[in-house]
Amino acid sequence: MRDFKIAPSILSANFACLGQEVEDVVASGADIIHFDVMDNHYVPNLTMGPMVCEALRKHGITAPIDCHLMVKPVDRLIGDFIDAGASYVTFHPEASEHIDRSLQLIRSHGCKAGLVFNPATPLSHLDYVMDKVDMILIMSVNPGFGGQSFIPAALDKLREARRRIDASGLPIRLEVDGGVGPDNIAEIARAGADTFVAGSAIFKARNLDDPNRYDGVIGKMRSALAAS
Ligand SMILES: O=C(CO)[C@H](O)[C@H](O)COP(=O)(O)O
Ligand SMILES: [Fe+2]
Repeated sequence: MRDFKIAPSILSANFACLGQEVEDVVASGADIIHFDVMDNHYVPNLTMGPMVCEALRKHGITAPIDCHLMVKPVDRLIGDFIDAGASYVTFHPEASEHIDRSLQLIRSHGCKAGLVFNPATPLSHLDYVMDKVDMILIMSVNPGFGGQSFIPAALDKLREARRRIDASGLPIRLEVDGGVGPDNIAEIARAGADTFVAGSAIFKARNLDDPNRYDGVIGKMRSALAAS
């Protein structure tokens, strides 16, 4: 069995009490916090900047924070997110003039680097930078909003990304983002993913007996993964 990681996307959390929400989801078994940054330019939505990431660190959150940057141009903000406590910084190839340089910039700060592929973005962007990525993120929705439906073509793309990772022999994580939940996570794992972002599926499913816990839904995801 792969080393599966569950990464709740706080895009669907209650922003009025974000620190508590992140504490609750970590206490409920989340491995990584997925932090969606949208700029109303690269994607038609506006979310949060580095000060929110820094606030979570100051609040005492020690879990890895995976900053998914949907911003263009991306380079100017990379250092700000790393200074704010990001563990991973991922960006879209379309948002960088020089993909190799942006990846090196992230790693030069001691942070893990990743490339994100929209549903219609080819994996060929990986061709000459495989040794510079720690994470490949396959979008299974078009970026910009939570709560969308999983696009099935992402499964073939995951299989191709897994083939590339295995052929490289490098310890690269394969993350999937968009429309993931307990009902489809096993099939997605069988396609090769090892890191699962889930926003609405987790934050809309508080435990019935305790509104501060999400163990129920995270447990269902883990059971489905164990059986996959
Ligand atoms: O990057 C994203 C959207 O651009 C989000 O991470 C993603 O949509 C997660 O939300 P959900 O699980 O509700 O689909
Ligand atoms: Fe995301």
